[in-house]
Amino acid sequence: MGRMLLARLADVSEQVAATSARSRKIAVLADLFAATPPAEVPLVIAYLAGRLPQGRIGIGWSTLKDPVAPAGHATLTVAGTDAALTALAGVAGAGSRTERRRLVRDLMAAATAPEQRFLVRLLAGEVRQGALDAIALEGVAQAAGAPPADVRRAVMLDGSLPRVATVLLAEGPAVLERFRLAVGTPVQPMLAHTAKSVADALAALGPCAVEEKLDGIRIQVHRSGDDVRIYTRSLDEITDRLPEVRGVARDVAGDAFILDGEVIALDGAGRPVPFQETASRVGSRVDVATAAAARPVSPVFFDLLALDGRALLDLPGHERHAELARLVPDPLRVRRTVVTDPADPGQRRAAEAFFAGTLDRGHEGVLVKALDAPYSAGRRGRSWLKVKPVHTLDLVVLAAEWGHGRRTGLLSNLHLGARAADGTFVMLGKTFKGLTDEMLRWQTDRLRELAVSDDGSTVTVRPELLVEIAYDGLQRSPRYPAGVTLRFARVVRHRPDKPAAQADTVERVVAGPQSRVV
Ligand SMILES: Nc1ncnc2c1ncn2[C@@H]1O[C@H](COP(=O)(O)OP(=O)(O)OP(=O)(O)O)[C@@H](O)[C@H]1O
Repeated sequence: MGRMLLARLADVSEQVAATSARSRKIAVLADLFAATPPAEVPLVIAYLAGRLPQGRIGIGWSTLKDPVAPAGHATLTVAGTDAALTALAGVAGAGSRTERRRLVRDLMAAATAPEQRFLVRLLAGEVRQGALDAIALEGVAQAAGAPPADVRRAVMLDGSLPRVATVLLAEGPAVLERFRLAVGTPVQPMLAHTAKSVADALAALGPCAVEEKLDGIRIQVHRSGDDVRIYTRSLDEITDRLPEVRGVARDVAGDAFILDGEVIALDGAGRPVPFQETASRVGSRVDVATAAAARPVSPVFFDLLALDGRALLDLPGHERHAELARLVPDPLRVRRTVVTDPADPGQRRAAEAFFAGTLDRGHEGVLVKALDAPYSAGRRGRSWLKVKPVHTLDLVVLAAEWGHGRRTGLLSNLHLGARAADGTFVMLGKTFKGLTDEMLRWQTDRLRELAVSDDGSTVTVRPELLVEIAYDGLQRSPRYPAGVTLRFARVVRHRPDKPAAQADTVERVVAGPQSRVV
């Protein structure tokens, strides 16, 4: 198996985008993976989904737009492209702009016309195959002759499709046996759907638990003997940033376990502080001791995924919770109430009262969880439903306008996009409301890092930063591509912890709880 040519990948990327038939996409990808040297599989998966392993490489749109005569023959390999991008990312210091321009030109000159198109889209952040990873998984399964469900399970236990795909394609389906739940290997967390009300959630789920929805950061805490490791929802390790959580995990009277929960900063009265403060505490790597003293955080656990060498994922929720309750003492466990019979008016009232009480205590809503449901790692399961009084959307910042007056020098008015089926983003409106001075400063720094162009009034960015938006409904507007825009959109907070691929979709906005167009 020779090295994979970039031309092949560019062609497949176009074919996948061009067809809406899922089975066709999978077949095209299966052919590609069957021809990919296993070591290059992670790169191929990343490029197809529009991710650069180097992260940001700091080249602007103007550099990418430089016309360079394309090569006549396809010789550029995927591995060669990666090496060129690594070199680009490493350029620093005086003259780096010129040097970067030169390297981009060299790369473009080695590329054929279709490869150039692909590279420009990849580097500008325009390759956005939102659902690509799910389809890539099926493509890999087909190429390896393995049942997709087995591959999915391995990925959810290992946390990494590229890693599973590499060994699967190299060694064959028998290797899937090797992926077992392991302390120290993070699992993709289970996510929730939305319900309009507690009553709807009870009706949909039957016997269930109603839990506080804490407005913090999702964490997964692994312990094996004295070794404690903490991971985010995107499976990044953040053990060193949360010494107090490590301490709590060490004190738990158990030896080997994986806990799922939320970390949150509470004030003296036990009420949550604004989300931004928890997020910046969890996000800060420098001088952790000072940050921890100034803004201590506490973990609150709501699930137990493994205990003493047993995987608990397939147990019904109430059994996992019973194990959790034995392992973790009360204040470290999420508050909840159980509804065994949703037809019983008394229990329904108790659930509503719990929801109201949770909001009174300053939390953002509740999660309603079916008692009999297993833990569907990595999925937005139908058995967890979240209910919040204010409906919000998670949208992607596509661009931002420089502010005026008090906001001069700050990026203010945000252009907001929802996810479309083809992985691109559709602009739904703009807002500069709800932003505090601190949020303005923070977003200006972050958006500058993501900038691809600046015409002096508007900065276009790579579509990577999510913002949570509250709004009062939809309004017809021929100026926006979906024909509607958001009424009174305002920023609730930034969501740097949530990947852009999980932004709300246009369909959901248009069909959602506030879809009535006025
Ligand atoms: N009791 C709880 N059970 C499960 N998740 C909880 C709980 N309390 C807070 N959460 C948080 O809520 C999230 C579940 O909502 P969802 O899966 O929709 O993710 P999300 O998009 O981050 O939600 P949102 O944007 O509403 O915060 C979890 O990822 C977790 O961080």
